[in-house]
Amino acid sequence: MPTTDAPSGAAVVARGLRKTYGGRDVVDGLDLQATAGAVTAVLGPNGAGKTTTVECCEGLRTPDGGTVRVLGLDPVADAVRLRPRVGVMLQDGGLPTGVRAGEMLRHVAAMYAAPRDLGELSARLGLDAFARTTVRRLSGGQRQRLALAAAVVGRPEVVFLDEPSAGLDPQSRHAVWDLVRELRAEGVAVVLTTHLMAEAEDLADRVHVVDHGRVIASGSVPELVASGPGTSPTIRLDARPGLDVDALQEHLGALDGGTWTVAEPSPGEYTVAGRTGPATLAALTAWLADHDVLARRIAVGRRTLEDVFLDLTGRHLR
Ligand SMILES: Nc1ncnc2c1ncn2[C@@H]1O[C@H](COP(=O)(O)OP(=O)(O)OP(=O)(O)O)[C@@H](O)[C@H]1O
Repeated sequence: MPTTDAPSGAAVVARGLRKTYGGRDVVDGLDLQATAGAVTAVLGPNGAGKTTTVECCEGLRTPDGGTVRVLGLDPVADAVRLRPRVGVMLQDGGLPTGVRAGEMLRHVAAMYAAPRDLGELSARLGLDAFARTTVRRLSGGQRQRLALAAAVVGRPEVVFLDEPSAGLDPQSRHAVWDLVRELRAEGVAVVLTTHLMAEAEDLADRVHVVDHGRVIASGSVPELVASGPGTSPTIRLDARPGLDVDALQEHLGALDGGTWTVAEPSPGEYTVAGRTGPATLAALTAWLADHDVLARRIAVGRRTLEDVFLDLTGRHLR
């Protein structure tokens, strides 16, 4: 029986979660909720505390404070009861390395009362081609797909996927995304961490943005995109790398006295955010002409989840 007053449909609830390493709170009073029949994405910069949080929810780490309930149970104290109901895909795969891939999956499936059809699961994740290969000899992407299959083969009610498509080729990524959508349609609560904004935009019903061990924003993707200071369209500019972004920022500010943020998130790719209007493009192209810069592409578009993420967490490296 449930041992907590979790809201109905809330399959995972963390309240005030805290985890400390070496006197540092790497998870610092974090609140998170994931519901059945929905995909909940946890986004955050490197080291933000995502894996630590998810592993506390999986019962693999013991929190130093706060509470976690999964299907109404304590993931550490009630680990045995939760095991058949929860699927876990760890970031490093966490698979035994000495067995053949196919044998491993059959062995995992045999532990559950009503496992998925192994033939169907293997075919859709392309596992047949390497079923007779030992896990240690699999490529990174093959291991990822095997780890995903092992996480879902027992028809769990809750699935934790830590960066499920990291390092996968586009074909595999789409196969993983299709499976995640199917899990949601079956009523599974899917919690995934990811660095791929497209993955979160495509799949997530709800996003939690984590930084410094806390949730700093939550909502659906449309809610997050509509929030925050810069709701006007962002201009994306491709041109030669190393343009003087401060000078361009100042030039645009002189246009309307507004605040502009010009950044070069990757070499030669710029974003220009502010109160974008028709005159902005004219001012931008005039500045480019003055500096003898031929743009390869100028596009005006809505804010994306990546814009929101960078606004919230900053542009410095972690
Ligand atoms: N067992 C541990 N001992 C000491 N420090 C740890 C331990 N596990 C995690 N940390 C630290 O906790 C912080 C959060 O790590 P965590 O793996 O949760 O981050 P993350 O958000 O998943 O990062 P990434 O996106 O890089 O996977 C990091 O600074 C990490 O070094």
